[in-house]
Amino acid sequence: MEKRPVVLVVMDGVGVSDNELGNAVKMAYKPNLDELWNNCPHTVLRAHGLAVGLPSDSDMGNSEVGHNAIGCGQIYSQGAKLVNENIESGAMFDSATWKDLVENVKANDSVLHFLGLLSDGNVHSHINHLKAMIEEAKKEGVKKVRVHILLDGRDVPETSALTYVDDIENFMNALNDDQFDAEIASGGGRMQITMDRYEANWPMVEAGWKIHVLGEGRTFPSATEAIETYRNESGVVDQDLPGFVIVDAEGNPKGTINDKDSVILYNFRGDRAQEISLAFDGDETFDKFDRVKVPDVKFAGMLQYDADLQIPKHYLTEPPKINYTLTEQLVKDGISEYAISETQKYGHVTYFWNGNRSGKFDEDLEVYEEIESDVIPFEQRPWMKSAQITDKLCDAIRSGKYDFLRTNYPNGDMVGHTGNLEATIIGVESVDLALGRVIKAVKDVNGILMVTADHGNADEMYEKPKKKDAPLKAKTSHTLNKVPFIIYNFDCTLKQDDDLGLSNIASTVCQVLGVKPNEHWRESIIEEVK
Ligand SMILES: O=C(O)[C@H](O)COP(=O)(O)O
Ligand SMILES: [Mn+2]
Ligand SMILES: [Mn+2]
Repeated sequence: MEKRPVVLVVMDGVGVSDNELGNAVKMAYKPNLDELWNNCPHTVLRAHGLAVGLPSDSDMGNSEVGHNAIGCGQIYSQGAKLVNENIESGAMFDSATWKDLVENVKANDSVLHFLGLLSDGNVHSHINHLKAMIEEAKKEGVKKVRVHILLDGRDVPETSALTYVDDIENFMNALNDDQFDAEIASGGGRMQITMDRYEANWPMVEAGWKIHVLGEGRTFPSATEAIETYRNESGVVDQDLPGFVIVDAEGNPKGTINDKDSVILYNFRGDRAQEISLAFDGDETFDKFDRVKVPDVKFAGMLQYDADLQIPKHYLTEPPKINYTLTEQLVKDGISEYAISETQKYGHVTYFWNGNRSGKFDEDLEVYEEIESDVIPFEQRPWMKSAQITDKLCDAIRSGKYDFLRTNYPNGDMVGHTGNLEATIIGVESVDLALGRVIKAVKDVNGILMVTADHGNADEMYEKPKKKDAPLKAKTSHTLNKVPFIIYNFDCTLKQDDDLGLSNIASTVCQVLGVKPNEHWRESIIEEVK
């Protein structure tokens, strides 16, 4: 049988919805995608909630769970669910790590710090996990807790930070007494400090270190004042709010991080948690920025974010052990693979794809390429690096060296997160332009192309109005919509079942490559090969 290369394109954040209002996917001029949709076998897949291992169907999908599901052909209980279970069963508080961190602050009369994203977005963290830990800390005799908050507005409404600040402050105030003192110590927008990913922008992490650890930055008497002041000064939305340090009446920071303290990073998702973890956990060889002072603390993550690299060394919840991944299976069959994206999504097609492993399964059979992302607000460059990714991908397709090639175009998602409708339309159009070139390359080698997405985002750029005629508000988060799955240059029919999801893709890839899918995977999407 003729060996035909198979190319899989993930259009990050490009969901399917009939909704017209603020649907940047529908509004975009996208002749290539339209032609594929109109003339090729296609279906839609579930990319949120239970279909990707999240606690419920009200949880939107995200890149981590989406790429995990595509890349492993199965549905694993994901961090959000595992942490819930770990707290509900009490196992987290029986763990050696929790006990060690609590004992440390009790023995030294020192401070227990919590650092993480403050929202109920359930993509990187959940405020309920934070509350459960603070409550338990008090129960176990911890005297002083300081919380370092990262403001969201990206997985939750754009300017919702005060809702969560009020919530956690009310919660802590109700616990505070002459034996227990819990307060917010520092914070800032998640796209300004601390939560960089894939080493795109280490200075963001350095800025967070200064704010949380050293207590250096603009000072305010409260988080609410910080947020309101910044909003009034620049109209900036939550994810972009600059860092702030909370000080007492004398102007002293309320919670710098010092020797003998314990620190819990309560985000469960790994991509944006790894760099700050390394800053706390890394030894003297850490050289990403000058930490000035490296407090001798006990540090733990909510999960272990990379089990191979052991980041971080200590953690509260076992991450899902994702086995039988597509890559592992393909290299066993001698299939050569090529993966490419730009920095912002590079780890998505490698680390997330391979079940949160940053290494390769087979050095000889796998080639990974990264195009450096811009470090600017993406609404200013909505085309991002789509052209550069496409240059390389088309060369790789035509080279004849690879049997299976994959990429992620970030535009629908990264520009979608800015809440800027016009820019997001251009983002989707850039992906379409790229797709046109990929189709041509695939055609030239008589390959097979699959086009899909990991979750929606660009398909809803306005929050659903709460009341009729209420003013429209930009929506920055993902959606609950299904995603497209299209197959080009492969004569077949596709299943149309409502319960098909991203975890059905791995078997489909194997089927078109002509190799046996792993027995643990969900079935192929193909109904009949013609
Ligand atoms: O980290 C982010 O940018 C958002 O919280 C989720 O987006 P992603 O899941 O598409 O990366
Ligand atoms: Mn994504
Ligand atoms: Mn996203």
